[in-house]
Amino acid sequence: MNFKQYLATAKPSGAAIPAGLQDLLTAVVSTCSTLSHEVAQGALIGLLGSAGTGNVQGEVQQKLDIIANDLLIDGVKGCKSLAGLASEEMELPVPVQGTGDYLLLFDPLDGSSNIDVNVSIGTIFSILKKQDPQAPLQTADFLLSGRHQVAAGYVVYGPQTTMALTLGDGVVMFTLNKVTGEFLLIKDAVTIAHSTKEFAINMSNMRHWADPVRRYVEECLAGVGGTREKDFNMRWIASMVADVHRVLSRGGVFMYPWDQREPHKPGKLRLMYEANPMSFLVEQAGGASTNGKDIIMDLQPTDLHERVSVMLGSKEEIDRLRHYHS
Ligand SMILES: O=P(O)(O)OC[C@H]1O[C@](O)(COP(=O)(O)O)[C@@H](O)[C@@H]1O
Ligand SMILES: [Mg+2]
Ligand SMILES: [Mg+2]
Repeated sequence: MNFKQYLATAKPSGAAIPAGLQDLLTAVVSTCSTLSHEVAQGALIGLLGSAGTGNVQGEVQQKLDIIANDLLIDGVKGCKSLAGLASEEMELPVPVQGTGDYLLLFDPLDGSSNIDVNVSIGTIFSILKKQDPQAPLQTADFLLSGRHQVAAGYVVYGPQTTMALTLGDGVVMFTLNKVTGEFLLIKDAVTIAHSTKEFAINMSNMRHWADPVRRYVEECLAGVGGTREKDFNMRWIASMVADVHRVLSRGGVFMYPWDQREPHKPGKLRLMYEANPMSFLVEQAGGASTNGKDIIMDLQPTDLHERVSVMLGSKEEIDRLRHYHS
């Protein structure tokens, strides 16, 4: 089944997907298909390297960060149901129709440090229901908890281009057929096993972590002879999109926790563009996510670009991490 057929026939939570949401999802996904093609060309079309600019977060922008951002804006600007959009790369939201049912948020290119070394990268998106569709767009309209998402997903540009999507009733995956340009359904009812023997964290930050995270990882490293009584494997791709794709595909736990390098910052990852959409997917696949204390999807944002500590994946591990933080 291709993505168009899926949208036309799926009944998440028993109801057909509203036409405006179908239209918006089609525009996002078809832009990601174009982006997949661009990513694959890489150096051949001059896509690699730094753009020589900084984004709103003070991070160096890669050329592809900007290209992906522009392509997505262009791709959705004709959507009649889209009031406005916000991107990790831009300080302020961009009005699309100004009014309308939906708000789109995205990390246009996740895993920027992997672009130039030909390692998996991706696009992450989140769609919120606008509280008052008729009222003119304001930044405050975007400041809704993850529970207000009506759809979320990512597209990972790896050896295959694969999309994971939730509409609030489970998770489905599609892979791009690069010959026809269609996304085809490869998995429905994606689930994350409750227990795991695999964790993902940037170990080079170990000396900066808070005690509960250090304890958790030390216990994993102690293996079969330690309190966990099993050997753990570790992976770190440094593209959240690819690390979370592995968690959705074979279980595991992914962590980018608060650390002491910048103690005033709650974390590195962004709540609205990374943590909320990924938490929605993980919850819908039977996993869990936390910032240590609270469930990420329940956090009330106060800033469009706010950061958050993230731990997500197999439920038993997230319960353990929450317990260590309590
Ligand atoms: O290099 P580090 O500190 O391990 O960070 C890796 C993390 O940074 C990110 O790349 C940040 O995303 P962006 O590329 O969108 O800025 C995450 O995808 C990833 O988990
Ligand atoms: Mg990112
Ligand atoms: Mg990014």
